[in-house]
Amino acid sequence: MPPGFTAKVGRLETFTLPERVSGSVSDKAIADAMIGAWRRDGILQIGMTKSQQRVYQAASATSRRFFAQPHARKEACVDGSSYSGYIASGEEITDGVADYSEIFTVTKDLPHTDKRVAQGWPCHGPCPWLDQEMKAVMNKYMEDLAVSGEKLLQLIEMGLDIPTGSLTKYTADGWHHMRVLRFPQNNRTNGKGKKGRGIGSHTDYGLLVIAAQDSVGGLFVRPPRDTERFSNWEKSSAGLRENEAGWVYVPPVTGTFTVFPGDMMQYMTNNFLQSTPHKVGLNVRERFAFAYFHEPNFRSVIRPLPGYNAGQSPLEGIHYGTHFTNMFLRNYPDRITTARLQEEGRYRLLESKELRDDDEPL
Ligand SMILES: O=C(O)CCC(=O)C(=O)O
Ligand SMILES: [Fe+2]
Repeated sequence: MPPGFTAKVGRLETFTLPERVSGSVSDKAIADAMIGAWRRDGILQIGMTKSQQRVYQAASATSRRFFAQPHARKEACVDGSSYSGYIASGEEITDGVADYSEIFTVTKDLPHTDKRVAQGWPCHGPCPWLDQEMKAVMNKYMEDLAVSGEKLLQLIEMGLDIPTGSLTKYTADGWHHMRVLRFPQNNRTNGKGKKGRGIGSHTDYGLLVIAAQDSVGGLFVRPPRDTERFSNWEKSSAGLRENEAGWVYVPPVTGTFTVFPGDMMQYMTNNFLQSTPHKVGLNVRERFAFAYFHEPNFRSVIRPLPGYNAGQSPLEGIHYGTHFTNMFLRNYPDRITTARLQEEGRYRLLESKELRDDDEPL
């Protein structure tokens, strides 16, 4: 565990995803157990298949190669129309404090000729890869996790006893994205953040987070409690309870991903599955991690799920693209992408019909 933290050491339940979710009795048993684990622990593990281990290893090697580049080379990986690319240590803000994480963010890689980019849709644009090898390896990793993400959603539909497609109807051309992360050793920081803090406590934005970490350790989660409610889409949950008791350390386990729900899952299920608060501490060695986010389509308007509609706020649903954009504006106030979005007055496009898929729920 990172020095300076006191937390219970988690013992996470581990699941094996079926090759295909068919609706079988065994799928239903897995689905129910997963829901139970998230409601109890806020997080669970899934075992990597042999081929996933290879894809993960390749992504890890590429991540290390990227972060080992000279600063100028990394810094050049920025794009003015998307939030893809490099974020230096001390550049990201969580609850007003700089994070020490060094990040490469991957959002949907769209050329300037793409209609959505040409029309100035917020957050849409190319991914400024270091090189073609990085592009190929990271895309492969994300495509692989997208398959696991869909299986997980199908299992959640079974576990929640809701009609097939209630969740997966949102993820056609989903706004899946990823953060490739490096955390400096605790005594080798640039002094811009807070001692020992890697990333402040926060929740993530969409349906599911599928995370992976090396053997160093640094992640903590906050299991759901009825007495604590975070609704990040209404009021920022960043920084909340960061220094209070009640955090659980997530020990690295080779060959597993950890999975937890995001903000949209919490809203749709009316808090039955809560978006899990988590934070990262700096350790005595540098640490590498990935956070993949399995998300709705950018244009989706998210509604409560059948049987989980208790009139939760907001009644009109949540436009995922607006929630995503708000979160990135908040975390990267000084980034060129934020400045351009605001200067060019493109935020208001989020209100336009073209950016909203407002189907009624199933
Ligand atoms: O470093 C980790 O394990 C998690 C990182 C994280 O929470 C994030 O990138 O949103
Ligand atoms: Fe996170």
